[in-house]
Amino acid sequence: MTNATDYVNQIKTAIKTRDPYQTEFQEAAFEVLDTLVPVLEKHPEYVAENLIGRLVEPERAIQFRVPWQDDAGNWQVNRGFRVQFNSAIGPYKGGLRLHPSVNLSVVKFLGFEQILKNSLTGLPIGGGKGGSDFDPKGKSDGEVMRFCQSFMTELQKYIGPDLDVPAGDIGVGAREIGYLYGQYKRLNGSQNGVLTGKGLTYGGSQARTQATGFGVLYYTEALLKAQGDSLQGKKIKISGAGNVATYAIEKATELGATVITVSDSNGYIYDPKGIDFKVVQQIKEVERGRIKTYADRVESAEYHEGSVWAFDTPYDIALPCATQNEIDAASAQLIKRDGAKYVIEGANMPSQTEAIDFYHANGILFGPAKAANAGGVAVSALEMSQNSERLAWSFAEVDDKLKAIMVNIFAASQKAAETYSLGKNYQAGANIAGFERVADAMHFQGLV
Ligand SMILES: NC(=O)C1=CN([C@@H]2O[C@H](COP(=O)(O)OP(=O)(O)OC[C@H]3O[C@@H](n4cnc5c(N)ncnc54)[C@H](O)[C@@H]3O)[C@@H](O)[C@H]2O)C=CC1
Ligand SMILES: O=C(O)CCC(=O)C(=O)O
Repeated sequence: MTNATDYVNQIKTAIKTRDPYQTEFQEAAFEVLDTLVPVLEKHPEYVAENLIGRLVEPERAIQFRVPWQDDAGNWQVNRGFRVQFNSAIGPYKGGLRLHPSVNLSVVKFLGFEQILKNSLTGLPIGGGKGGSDFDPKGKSDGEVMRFCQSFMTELQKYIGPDLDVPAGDIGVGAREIGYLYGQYKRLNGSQNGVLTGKGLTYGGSQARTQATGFGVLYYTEALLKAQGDSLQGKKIKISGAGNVATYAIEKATELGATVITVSDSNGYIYDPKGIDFKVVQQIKEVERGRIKTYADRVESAEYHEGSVWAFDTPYDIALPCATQNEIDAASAQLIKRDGAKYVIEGANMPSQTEAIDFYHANGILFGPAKAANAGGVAVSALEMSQNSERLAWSFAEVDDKLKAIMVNIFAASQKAAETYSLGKNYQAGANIAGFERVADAMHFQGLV
């Protein structure tokens, strides 16, 4: 029989041969596959059943045309995607991204990550992701609404409360979810379990808005505690200024740390007194403006063009919360230069493979995205439960459950790392703990 290492190498070659241009998907898949070798050695039946070959192939990938009319009367067309990656442990679950960089490779990388992330939550949700290359930046509310209505007119054929439940991601917040749900309801009647991240007046859950950012800090707190350390008095650099970044700042500050930066794709704010999440919220959620304007409102703050990681100042914890591949090997060296001891990922795959290798080689403890940012999808699953029950839980009830889930995710990753003698490699630990549940379900469901 093929040994586990040869088997994984064969799968990697097959992925490269089949989809040579899907670089983001390759990066996400290879990062996971390399860490699964010891599990495959323990479970030769997974090799015999070609379980990994099936895992890396989406159950379904849908691509569709999204025609819409702009304010000037021009007829526009974008590309829509939904990748229904794996339903072994529950309905497909994962967000929708609206950003010009969205293509099949990006949606597949995000969908693949979602399989193991969702498994780590311990809740019955499979992996999926979707989106479009539509750019909401600079568009009017009317244009965004017409786009969302057209997108949902096609997507509604493929989703349902027990089949596939999309939510938000980059470029998709409360406004877009509202328009998407309105159109779904118009076509199918009221079934509010079909989307999560909804407004509180029509089936949304308390704390979903805050969940990803709060969850990142609950995970960070657990990881630090395991080192005999705490967030009290720590200095944190955050990249991004969107949903995840905003509520990570709120919780970090509440837990006694000082967040000294936020950024967008143009530049970053440095505020040695600590970033005020309410100002970020006002600029990004209400005004949909650039982070630059933070410096006009807060006296202690400075704005600089360029990358937040290049900025030379000592700090303890890096929380990348913007987008994929923002930290390359050179940026990882700058993180070390500034003395940071922890990198915990709020965004999906912000660290390139070489950066992760650098963290491990230089004693920087690393919390991977699929574990650290799982709080958003976890509360989405709690929203699905509330919708099924036709009940609405309090903020404190949801927040308590979120915290327990994040602490469990860290504990499961730590335990898997220990079981396979991987020390403090919480990246491998998360991959293994997430994989074990999905693999077991796939094994018992036969050749599907
Ligand atoms: N919203 C959620 O519940 C979850 C989001 N994530 C991930 O977190 C990350 C951020 O998502 P959200 O905050 O929801 O999106 P968002 O749309 O609210 O904000 C995205 C932020 O990233 C910044 N950004 C985008 N490209 C950038 C670049 N090249 N350089 C610097 N900044 C850049 C934007 O300016 C914005 O501040 C993404 O990777 C997303 O997949 C992960 C789990 C759940
Ligand atoms: O809440 C959800 O279903 C989506 C969350 C998401 O897209 C993510 O975890 O990256």
